[in-house]
Amino acid sequence: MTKPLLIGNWKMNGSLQLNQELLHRLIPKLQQLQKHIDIAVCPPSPYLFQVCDALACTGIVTGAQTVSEHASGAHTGEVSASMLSELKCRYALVGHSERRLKYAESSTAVAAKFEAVQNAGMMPVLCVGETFEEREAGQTRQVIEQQLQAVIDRVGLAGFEQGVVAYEPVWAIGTGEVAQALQIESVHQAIRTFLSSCAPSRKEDPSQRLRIVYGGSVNSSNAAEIFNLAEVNGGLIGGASLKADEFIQISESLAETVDTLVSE
Ligand SMILES: O=C[C@H](O)COP(=O)(O)O
Repeated sequence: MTKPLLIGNWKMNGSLQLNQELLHRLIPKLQQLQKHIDIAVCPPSPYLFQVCDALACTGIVTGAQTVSEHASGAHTGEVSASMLSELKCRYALVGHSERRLKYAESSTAVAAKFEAVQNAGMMPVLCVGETFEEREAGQTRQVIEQQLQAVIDRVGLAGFEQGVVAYEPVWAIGTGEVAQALQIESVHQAIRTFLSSCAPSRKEDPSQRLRIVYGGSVNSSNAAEIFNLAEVNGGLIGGASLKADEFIQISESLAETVDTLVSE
């Protein structure tokens, strides 16, 4: 079984000192959980070097919050996948809704980023999710299928063999409003079903091995319920990943689901 994955997305928060203090508290605790789960943290890009350095040899890995779809050249302000790879980043988020909505990243651009990350030997984490209006209009599946299809069009279905999908309903991000268990299960299942339906044969179907993580107002109080859902293979944590105790408890909740599976 593939290990569940927990990602802390620090968004645009932190400082050299705050990062150091946070990592100092996280590392010893999180290292104990690695037998059961994979853990990554995604700091803002100026701190990638600091975090990669602090996490070297700990087993906890670093991810980037975004990446350029271009390999190099005149793209002021952008960071390429090969630069991230050189720093030993393992993951890169692509298509986070804050990038799609605030910085007008199209699904086509997101797919190009997905490809760039894979070409650099890293694992893309494709974020998908619907806005409140889209859910109200009954368009959740359609929106997410379009987001997935853009990646299939770019790299083929096989691209999901070396990738992660993060389902993040936009209306649940940073709002304290968590999606209900049934809503989460149903969308995660729909993602698998859609990818499976695109596969020409069972052998070429990446959907069952694919890690689909949930993000949106996860905290230490609701983590266990979410992570115990059969279709959820981990979490993408925003605000709560900035608090050491919270992130440790969330990590423990995820690790406990593996313990439960092993002992069943
Ligand atoms: O990347 C993380 C997600 O956007 C979730 O953020 P949040 O946990 O603050 O709601």
